[in-house]
Amino acid sequence: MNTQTETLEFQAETRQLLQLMVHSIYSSKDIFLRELISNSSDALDKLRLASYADKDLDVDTEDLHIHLSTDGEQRTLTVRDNGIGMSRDELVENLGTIAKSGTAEFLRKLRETRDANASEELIGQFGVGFYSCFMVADRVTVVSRRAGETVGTRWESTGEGTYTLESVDEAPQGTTMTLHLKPVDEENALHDYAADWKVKEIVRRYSDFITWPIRMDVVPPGAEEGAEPEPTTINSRKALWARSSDEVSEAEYSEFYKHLTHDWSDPLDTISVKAEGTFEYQALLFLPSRAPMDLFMREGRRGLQLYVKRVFIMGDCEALLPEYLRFVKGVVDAQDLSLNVSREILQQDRQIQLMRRRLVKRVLGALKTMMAEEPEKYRTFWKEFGSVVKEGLLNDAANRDAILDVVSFHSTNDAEATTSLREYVERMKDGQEEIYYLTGRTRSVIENSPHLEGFQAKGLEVLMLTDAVDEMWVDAVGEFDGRKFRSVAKGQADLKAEDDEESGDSERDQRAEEFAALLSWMGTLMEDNLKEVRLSSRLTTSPACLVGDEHDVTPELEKLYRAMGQDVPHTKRILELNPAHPLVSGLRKAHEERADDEGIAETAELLYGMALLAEGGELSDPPRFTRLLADRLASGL
Ligand SMILES: Nc1ncnc2c1ncn2[C@@H]1O[C@H](COP(=O)(O)OP(=O)(O)OP(=O)(O)O)[C@@H](O)[C@H]1O
Repeated sequence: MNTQTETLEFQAETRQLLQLMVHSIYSSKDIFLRELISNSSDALDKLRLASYADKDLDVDTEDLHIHLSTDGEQRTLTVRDNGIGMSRDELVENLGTIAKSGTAEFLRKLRETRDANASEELIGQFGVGFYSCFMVADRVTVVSRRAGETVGTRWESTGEGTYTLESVDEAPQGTTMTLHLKPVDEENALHDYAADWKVKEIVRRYSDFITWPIRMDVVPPGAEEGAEPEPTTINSRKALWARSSDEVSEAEYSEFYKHLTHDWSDPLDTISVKAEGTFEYQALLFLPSRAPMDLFMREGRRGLQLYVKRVFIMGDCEALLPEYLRFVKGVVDAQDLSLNVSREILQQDRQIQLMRRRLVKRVLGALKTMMAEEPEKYRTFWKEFGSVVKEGLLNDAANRDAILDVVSFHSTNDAEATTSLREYVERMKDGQEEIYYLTGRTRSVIENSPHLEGFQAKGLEVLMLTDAVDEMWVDAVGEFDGRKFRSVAKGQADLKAEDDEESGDSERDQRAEEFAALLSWMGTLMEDNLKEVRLSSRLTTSPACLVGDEHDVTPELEKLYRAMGQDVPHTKRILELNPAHPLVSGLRKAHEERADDEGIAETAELLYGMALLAEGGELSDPPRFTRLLADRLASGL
């Protein structure tokens, strides 16, 4: 057998991460133990599942547990489990590289961050797992033997660029991790992790609920002097979700959440569900306080953990919640499912469907309560996850009303605060029948959009929708509480109708007549891009704006469809002119007097380009626009 020691290099991303751990900028170092215990607990779960799946597998599942031991003289801490273990290749794969999605993005952000607190937050968000042990150890030795295999492997590293691998004949099943600890440095929160009491304290704080026994050798209380220490279980192993929520402290929930998610910050909200009767189950759900990096990645991790009668069945169980609640973390423990249930079966299982429906209701209910009772918390939630929840308006027709109850938007009503739809409706003016909105990339683009002018002048509130998904759901949903959603950039804005009397009408007719020639000439001039040029009642200060017909696809949505690879026809827009603006009235006059002047056509083109820019759109020929504009400015000097 090859007993030679091989030296391998860490993958570049791993090296960067290790650098951070070795020169740790992170202040809560204790959590390395939670990470190691979580990994061991997963390894025990995996072994049990593997032995269910393959009855002939030659593995020992008799006494699955985690064992911790310390050596004060050698200054070591050892974490051992008799779980699934890792083969040589798995060691290379798991402890030499980082396969997690979002790694590159994470490291880029980290490099750009100078502030230690912000780095800490980022690391927490990413969850560095095993590598966190290099915060407290200057050398780590891992001996592992994959269950069912005969030979084990020793992995060792100081965390500085390379690691070594060596075969070992006599390795127990599972994984033993030995941390050669750095000297104690209380000032930097580097505690004495070779002290039993410290280790016990950390286990109780962070890992008490782990369902597997975590043992340490302890001299039994009251034993004679010199008595041998005995393996003693130091965690209570109580499944948190099975306990009544008034028995469990917030800190306990929080630690459990961190164990589940590897998030280093507390959850925003905890939802405990107990269903009794014919189909019994318990669930413990968490709303994170921050969006994970993989929230919008196709391969991002999602789903809950599924247990059957306290036995872990699978992680990342996507069947339990719809896609638009993918940020919800937690555990579901069902009484009557088969232990052999597979992912495919789950998708169709009737009980799972019922459970899923109930969980969705509970989450949306919790959000509604949060919105009413803890507005600050709700704001945090909405900032992080609002755009994901709104996906539900497209995909979950059955819960559409419940979702509409918890959405909120920026609006012209307030420079900062967002509004719910209910609040908007309550503020609607007498005679206002529709809910006005405008979509755009950012609040400031929308705020400065010419489309808003007329509405603001009339004191009509407009919702500002800035998420890409908004373009889609408003059309699909259509109305709230019997009131239609109406884009202020679509259709005819009948703003004058409210208070302008008949005199207004005749004035309008007269204007229409005056401008008719200009409008039809401009329409022909720009017929490739425009389907109509007309006078506007929505403008007060800008000369022009672009709008669409009521059912037209907006340019943003058109772009979005194209990005998704769909072939959509180009929708022509409508150019609306403000007859009261000197540029527009001047153009009319100039056109009347010298219709053939090329300069007039260029001014009309500039007017169109300005309207396009004002709504945050893109010019089709920016150099030409700039040249025309520069000529025009120069001639005015
Ligand atoms: N005690 C162990 N027994 C078996 N495999 C382990 C053990 N510890 C770690 N591993 C393997 O190494 C992998 C990497 O572990 P690491 O803690 O770095 O990240 P992770 O646990 O996958 O990610 P996260 O911490 O975000 O869940 C694990 O996914 C697992 O496959």
